[in-house]
Amino acid sequence: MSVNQPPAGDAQEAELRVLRDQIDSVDRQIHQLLNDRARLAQQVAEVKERYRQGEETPVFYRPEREAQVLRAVMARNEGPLADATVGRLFREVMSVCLALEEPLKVVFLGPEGTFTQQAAQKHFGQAAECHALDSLEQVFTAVEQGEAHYAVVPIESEDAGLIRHTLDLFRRFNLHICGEVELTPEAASSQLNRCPRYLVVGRDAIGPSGEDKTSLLLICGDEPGALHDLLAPFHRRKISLTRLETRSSGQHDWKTLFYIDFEGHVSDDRVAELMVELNDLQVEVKHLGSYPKAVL
Ligand SMILES: O=C(O)C(=O)C[C@]1(C(=O)O)C=C[C@@H](O)C=C1
Repeated sequence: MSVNQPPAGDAQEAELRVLRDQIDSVDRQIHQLLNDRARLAQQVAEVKERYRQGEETPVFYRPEREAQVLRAVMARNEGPLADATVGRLFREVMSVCLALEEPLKVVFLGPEGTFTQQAAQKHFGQAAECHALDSLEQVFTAVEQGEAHYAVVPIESEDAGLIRHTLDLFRRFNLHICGEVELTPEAASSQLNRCPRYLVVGRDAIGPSGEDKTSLLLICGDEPGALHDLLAPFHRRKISLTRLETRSSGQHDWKTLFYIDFEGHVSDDRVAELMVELNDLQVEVKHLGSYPKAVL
């Protein structure tokens, strides 16, 4: 090494110092902006409090708005961070902002460490308190009775028995689906054939986010052609189903239960007309919810 050149270590340190000073400066700005955002969320909470109806606690969690924020974040992303990465970061930012408004309590079927818990944390972020309960029945009851704000329940997995139970509980409880969560194959381990999917369940109906899904339960007898009659109104309106599950009952009070998912929100004219037509058929129709399509 020539005597006139500084040792490589010093040169590297000097270059790193310049970049790290810039990182410190950016961090200060991010930090300030995060707290600016958090203060705005607190003001949002005050507005929700001010317009509360009587004794009802205001609804702080707004999944349709969260979906819009995350979609906008991902659409404007120019990298080098991946769309999904910035989506996850903003997921956490909103999670802590919401926790300042009201810490969310979310329940799921235990034990701890299952895919369902991963799904709950993915959907609500790390600031939500997620609690494992011993049965799906307890999970639905906790939300219905207001002991928890939301539940995350499996709707597609390897375990068909679990799904049948979920559908049965949807029928019995008057709760609304307010979101869906998909776990990627990497998150769910590659041994599974299809990605597990979960639904978020709450007490309130959700407004449109612009890209929504609707889920229905249709319950009918075992007359031949029942499925054909049910599907005709969808077909006429060119509404394509994203999911159709059929369960035959082991019980006396219903014969066949169809769980149907399709794109659109119940406030869309097309879907509202569909609902009117379905209600004219000889079937029990239960609107389980219209909710934002999974973003992350
Ligand atoms: O827009 C709202 O209603 C908010 O409460 C703010 C906010 C956010 O941090 O952007 C937080 C929680 C809601 O679930 C949705 C969005």
